[in-house]
Amino acid sequence: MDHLAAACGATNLPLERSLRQTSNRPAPQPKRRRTPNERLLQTMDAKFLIPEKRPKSSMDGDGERVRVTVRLRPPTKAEQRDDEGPFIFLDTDRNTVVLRRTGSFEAFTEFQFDGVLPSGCQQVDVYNTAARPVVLDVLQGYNGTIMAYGQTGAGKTYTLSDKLACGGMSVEGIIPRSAAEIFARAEQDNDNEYHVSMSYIQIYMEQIQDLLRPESCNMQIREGETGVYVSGIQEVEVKSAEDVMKLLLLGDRNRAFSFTKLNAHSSRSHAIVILTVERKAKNFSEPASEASDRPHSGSSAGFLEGERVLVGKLFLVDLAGSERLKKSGSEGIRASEAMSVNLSLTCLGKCIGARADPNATHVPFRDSKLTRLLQESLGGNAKTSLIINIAPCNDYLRESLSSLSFGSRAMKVATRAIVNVEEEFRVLTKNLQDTLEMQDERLQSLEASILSKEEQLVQARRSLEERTKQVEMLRKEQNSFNEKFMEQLRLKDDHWSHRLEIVRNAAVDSQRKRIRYLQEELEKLKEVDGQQGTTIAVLSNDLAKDYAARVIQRSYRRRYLLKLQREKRKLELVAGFQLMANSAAKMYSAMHVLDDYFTRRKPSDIQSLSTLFWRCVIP
Ligand SMILES: Nc1ncnc2c1ncn2[C@@H]1O[C@H](COP(=O)(O)OP(=O)(O)OP(=O)(O)O)[C@@H](O)[C@H]1O
Repeated sequence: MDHLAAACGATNLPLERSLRQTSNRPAPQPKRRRTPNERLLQTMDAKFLIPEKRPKSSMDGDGERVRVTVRLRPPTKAEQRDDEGPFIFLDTDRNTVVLRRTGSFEAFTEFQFDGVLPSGCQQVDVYNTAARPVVLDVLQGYNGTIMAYGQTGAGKTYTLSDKLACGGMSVEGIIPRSAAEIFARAEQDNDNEYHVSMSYIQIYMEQIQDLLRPESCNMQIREGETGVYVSGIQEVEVKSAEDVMKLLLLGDRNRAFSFTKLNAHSSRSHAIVILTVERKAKNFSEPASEASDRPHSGSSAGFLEGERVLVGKLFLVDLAGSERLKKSGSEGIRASEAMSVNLSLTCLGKCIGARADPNATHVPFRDSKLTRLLQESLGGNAKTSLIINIAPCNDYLRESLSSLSFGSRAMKVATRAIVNVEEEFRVLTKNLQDTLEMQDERLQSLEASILSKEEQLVQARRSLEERTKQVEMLRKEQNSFNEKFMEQLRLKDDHWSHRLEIVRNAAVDSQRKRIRYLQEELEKLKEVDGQQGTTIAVLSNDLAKDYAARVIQRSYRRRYLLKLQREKRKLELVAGFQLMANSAAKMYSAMHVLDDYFTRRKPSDIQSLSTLFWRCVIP
């Protein structure tokens, strides 16, 4: 780490002391309270204090190129168990990385970079080495890009935007530190006034989405006088590093992250934070000759026309990591995301390759949204710092080798950054143009929606007309049906009245017939009645006769009965006399028997004697 300490040594001077040195004022300045941004700077790291002058970097002057720093991530617990020994060796003095590859034979590959940061390095070291020079250039009106590249899980997001709670603020990675530096410098610059704005976008599955206004997705890239830009991008004015952090957190909530086997919180999109720093002199005084030569055309927003403004844009790019589907185990939408990321990274590699090759005639910037958007950062009007993040374990050796080769190629990419000086009216015009463009886009979308509404209205009207026609037709049909129905009814009515007449006549006829028949029957009955009267009279006469005869018969019978009863009694008396005579005869014979018995005295006849006796006694 000695080289780092040396590199940062020049930056260790306290801010106020360095300011005092530049101001050449004999008397010490009265003590003043530190601003929140300064306090923030101090809480971050003592090394992080602003030097009087930025040390000259390899990016200064002619022959500028992309500056590449390698950062090795510390091993995770699982990686620490890797007992095959180290595979990546960092020589911080020579800024080299050596990769040991094992296989059928052992091979070593050496790469040299602008900076090499071992796993034990601090965030501040990374900032000072890879980011700070670019941030300082942005404050001077240059465009700057700080880009983290590497396989998934190598530590890109950690390097750029890792946040650490610190007195209610989050500061750690390059983004918070850059913001803090910009605002601290702006506050201490008494000669200039600054205007800083922030945008935050992501490229997800080849679609640009505004992370500060997530409803704006699939935004278009346009090309203007100052280079490529995203049309309709939300630019939020920021007044402190805290504002930047708030927006960063807000955007992160809308950014696509997900769990993969290789990283529990893996970025599925490329994210770009854009900090635009506008700087202009506070006491601008136009040379008298120029002012008198030029006709006064009025001032806009309180500034004189022609006032110069330095506009520096800082692009902080957190690339999504390349990922092997076999290793990450991504499936479905995760696999599509990974493929989209890999494709755009391949395109980035091709653009870097083409830029690095002096004989290349074509750079395929337009093959992906990422390269199109970073066109200026890849060898155009920008100071670019590339951070190659690598993981320490053997498993990722192939990916690390690929990342290091990418970084090595990127070092050959020349850049040609110029200070972006805009005149105030041009800045205003540009702002107005931006606003106009935004308004245009809104107008277009409104027009589109009005058009679609109008189309809907026309369609609704058409369908209304059709309905009205249908209703009219239905009404006509109904009328004709009603008429037909009435006609039918009338016809039916006639038919039924006719039928009714027939039926009624038939009924009357049959009634008449029946009455006639009944009358005839009545006549007959009367006749019969007369005949029966006669018959009854005859019969009653006969009956009377019969009755008299019967009465006579009855008295005759009674007398006859009496006679018969007398006869019967007589007969009964005769029978009684006969019975008595029989008994007497039997008695007589019994007496003979008895006499015989007594005469002959035959005891054997006793039995027959008693029987005989009783026959005589009881007839
Ligand atoms: N230098 C470091 N020190 C400590 N932890 C680190 C460091 N770099 C990365 N990590 C940790 O490693 C894990 C992966 O890091 P990070 O999410 O930054 O990877 P990444 O390259 O952005 O991955 P992806 O491309 O999938 O988004 C995180 O848990 C992070 O905190």
